[in-house]
Amino acid sequence: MPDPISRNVPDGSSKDDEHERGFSSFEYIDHSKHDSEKVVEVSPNGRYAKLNSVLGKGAYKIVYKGIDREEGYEVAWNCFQTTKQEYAELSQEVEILKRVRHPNIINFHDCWYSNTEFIFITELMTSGTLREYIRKLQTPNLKVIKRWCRQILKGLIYLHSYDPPIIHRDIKCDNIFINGAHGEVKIGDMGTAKMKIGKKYTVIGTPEFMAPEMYEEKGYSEKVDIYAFGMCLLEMVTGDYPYNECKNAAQIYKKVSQGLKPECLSRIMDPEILSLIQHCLAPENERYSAQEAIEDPFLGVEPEVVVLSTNEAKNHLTLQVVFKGMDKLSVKFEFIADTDTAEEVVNEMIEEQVLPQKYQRIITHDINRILRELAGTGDKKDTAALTPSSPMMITNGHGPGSVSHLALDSVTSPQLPPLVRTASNLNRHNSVSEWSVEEEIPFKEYSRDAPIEDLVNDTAMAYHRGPDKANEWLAKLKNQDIMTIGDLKDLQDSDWAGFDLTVFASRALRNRLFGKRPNSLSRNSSSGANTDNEL
Ligand SMILES: Nc1ncnc2c1ncn2[C@@H]1O[C@H](COP(=O)(O)OP(=O)(O)OP(=O)(O)O)[C@@H](O)[C@H]1O
Repeated sequence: MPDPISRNVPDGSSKDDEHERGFSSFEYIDHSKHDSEKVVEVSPNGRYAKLNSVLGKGAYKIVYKGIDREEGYEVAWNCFQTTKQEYAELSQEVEILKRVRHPNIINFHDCWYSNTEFIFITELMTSGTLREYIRKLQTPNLKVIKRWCRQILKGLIYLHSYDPPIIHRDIKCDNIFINGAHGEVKIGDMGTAKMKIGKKYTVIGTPEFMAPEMYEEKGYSEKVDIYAFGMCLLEMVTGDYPYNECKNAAQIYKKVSQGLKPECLSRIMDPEILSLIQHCLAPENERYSAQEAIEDPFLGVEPEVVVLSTNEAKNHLTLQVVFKGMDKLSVKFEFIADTDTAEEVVNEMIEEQVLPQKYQRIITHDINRILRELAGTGDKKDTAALTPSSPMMITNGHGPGSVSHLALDSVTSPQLPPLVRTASNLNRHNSVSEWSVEEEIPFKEYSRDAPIEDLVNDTAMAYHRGPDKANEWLAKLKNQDIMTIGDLKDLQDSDWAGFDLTVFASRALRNRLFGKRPNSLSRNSSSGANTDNEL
């Protein structure tokens, strides 16, 4: 792809041009003109057709609307003036770009050279760039910003996971595109991305978003994208272009090389946002990776409790704690309103490390709110949506834009296994129980004289419990003089209740002891004592 070498070198050229270009270059499609749209060119292989509609113009390229005649959908037809020689030099990179496929990266479909132009076909984005959106929304709320950030970072995690990593090198809000209908965000303008083969010395990018090491001829890594992402976040939350106070690229270069951050950074009062930006703008060796950035507390996912179903009497609920935006973690559990309490259920899930402690308050609060609503004492507008036995969603009540200090850092919390779990609790009256873990666990036969350590450690490991948890279970069993597998096998069901183990631990151990797989052994009874040995 074209390599805009020196287009933004800190040579003292006016920065205003850059800004103006960003604001004025976008030309919205006038939909009243759709009838007059017509094909003006066809790709050499006949698959793509260029229409006479301009989607936008940048300093380097003109982007037209196009049509993929094979699939029948619209595409972006990008025209870039360059020499055939330059085009030939890009062939390797183009092959890589064709293989890049990620929901948060604009798809690159095809390219060819024609009449002094490098033409490439990409996915079409319908709602312009993030920068235009920021101006339109006049500082978007934090919920929206978090969603955008997570998507950008997911794209960067993907690019940086290549070996060698793909470095975008020109991440900025102008190069991040939006599909308004679904709030989808995708990284575009991959034209400057290159594989990091050895060290790179080319000065490319946009001065305001360029990490200090990009100005130095010492080579740089994929971390430059994180620096640029930090600047994007700064722009999202302040609405200001970073280093707005500078008149030209040379001034920016001077500030960056002196380690001076953009003035607008001082306007950020929220310590979480500030901390994330600072981790992104830190010197290269201390700077976050894309993965670390997405795990930052500011981007943590807010939990929601969802009612999956209720019985007619609305006293037997199937609830699920979902971590919105994160596919990896969700906790499903049964709740018997007559006997369970939100506090006990949540406490047990925390004790069993199914949920981290820090969500105790928010999830307890959510369950209680659902119970109130079902009992008809809650907020009317939410209760109206409740219909027995049908899936329904009750949100956590943090309105749009609210800054939640209870935000999750979810899947990567060391407390949490990276699994989808389903679980339910047993209240203190043992009226309902059903824990299950969706996982294949290798079973083995334990001899009667084997020490209980074998079983306990295996069980803890199978359920992703740490050694602390295993030791806790061991201590409780040994307190009752249970030393061998034989001792355990001789126990009556009622004996297990005296061990002070949680229902989860008790069931997990017994399932393993008797070689039963949790998936095939869920107990759905909503009443009766805890007399079986299933999980
Ligand atoms: N995939 C796309 N879908 C819809 N519109 C697009 C797409 N790609 C580019 N555009 C429009 O075309 C304009 C010009 O594209 P772009 O900014 O990438 O050009 P450029 O010359 O590479 O500029 P720069 O490198 O400074 O970002 C964009 O501002 C946007 O409005």
